[in-house]
Amino acid sequence: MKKISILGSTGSIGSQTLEIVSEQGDIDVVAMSCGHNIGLFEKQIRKYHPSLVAVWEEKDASDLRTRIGDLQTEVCYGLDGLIRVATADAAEYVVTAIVGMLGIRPTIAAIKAGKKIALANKETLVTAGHLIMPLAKEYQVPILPVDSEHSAIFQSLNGQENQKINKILLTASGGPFRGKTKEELKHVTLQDALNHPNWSMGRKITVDSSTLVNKALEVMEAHWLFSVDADQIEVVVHPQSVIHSAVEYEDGAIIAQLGTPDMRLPIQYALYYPQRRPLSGARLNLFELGQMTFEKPDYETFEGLQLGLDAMREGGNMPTVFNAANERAVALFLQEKISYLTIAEIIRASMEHVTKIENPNLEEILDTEQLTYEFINNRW
Ligand SMILES: NC(=O)C1=CN([C@@H]2O[C@H](COP(=O)(O)OP(=O)(O)OC[C@H]3O[C@@H](n4cnc5c(N)ncnc54)[C@H](OP(=O)(O)O)[C@@H]3O)[C@@H](O)[C@H]2O)C=CC1
Ligand SMILES: CC(=O)[C@@H](O)[C@H](O)COP(=O)(O)O
Ligand SMILES: [Mn+2]
Repeated sequence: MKKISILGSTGSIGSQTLEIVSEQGDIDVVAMSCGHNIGLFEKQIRKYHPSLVAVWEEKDASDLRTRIGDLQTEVCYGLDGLIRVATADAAEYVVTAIVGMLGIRPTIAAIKAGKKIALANKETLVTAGHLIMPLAKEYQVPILPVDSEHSAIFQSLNGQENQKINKILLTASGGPFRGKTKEELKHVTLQDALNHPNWSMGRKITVDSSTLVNKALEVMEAHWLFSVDADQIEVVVHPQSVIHSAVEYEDGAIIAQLGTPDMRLPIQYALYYPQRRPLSGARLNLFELGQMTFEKPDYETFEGLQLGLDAMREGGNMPTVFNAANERAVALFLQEKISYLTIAEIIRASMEHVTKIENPNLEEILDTEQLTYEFINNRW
């Protein structure tokens, strides 16, 4: 049996990881965590029998203990709880399906405990990639990409590190507002932004896809995962989301991974790599698809993409400022407290405000996050 822990089992990636567990039948979930959705969490605990679980708040932990008093499962909470789940003794893999920078410390703890990381939580690499990647090397644990584009790149590289490549072609759907002008984006609603054309995902990443901030985060994620510079990563808008990304080799050959928009494949690939396993579900039918199209991104209208690339080029703690500002701005947008275009405005203002730190350590990254939040809280 393969033994795994899941950080964020109640979310989109977490739930699909559990679908893989059910379908494959040879994975044991030894520990898992959620935030606040303890109704769904209880059902998952009863079905998958982890021996350790964590929730975010103490009151939810005590509620959950009452709900599952008939089981042997230990319930813990808070950051310590997340770290306990991430380092659970029996686990060989940790699926980081939690959203946001909150994933940094549990991921670091998991690496130090020698766990293989199936990484969905891109915010951790964006903000702390310079700490995470060397740490993973030191502890000899693989960071296996779950993000669909990065899994596609990983598959196109055939798992071999240090292959000489010309560039990565990172595909983007373009989101629900592809082709719109800035003027037209002034009055789009939360429901409009949550209406992704191809993928069904958590709310935060769905908004990120609509602003193309997701693509900026993914460029940074690819930089850390595959040791490529910014100018070797080309964002290609591909509205059908069929080519999940590609690699151009030195001889001009382009190798890509294609498929239906189904995150279960990259999750399964990460957990079984280098093995491929059967997987249920719809197959890509090229005749039904008919055609694939490609466009350049509109960096002016989707300012978040340009700001992310600027933050990456600036380096230091700027990706953290970019990411933290986006996390807070998207949270405000999800609460319908700010308008859509204010997301990019908040990111830009934060990047102008927060002082740059070269090569930040973990404490400085977390301080930068707090400073960014304080700046935003005082102004919006
Ligand atoms: N969804 C997708 O298809 C893809 C997602 N990703 C990345 O994967 C990560 C997860 O995304 P997704 O599954 O969509 O997100 P969801 O919002 O669907 O799920 C997030 C998970 O994190 C948990 N969580 C949130 N806040 C806390 C907290 N304070 N303490 C503990 N747990 C918490 C949630 O718990 P609860 O709901 O119980 O509060 C939930 O289990 C993100 O980094 C995203 O960018 C990458 C590629 C594709
Ligand atoms: C499924 C997945 O990996 C998402 O990150 C997806 O890429 C979002 O699509 P776009 O950001 O390309 O709209
Ligand atoms: Mn992606």
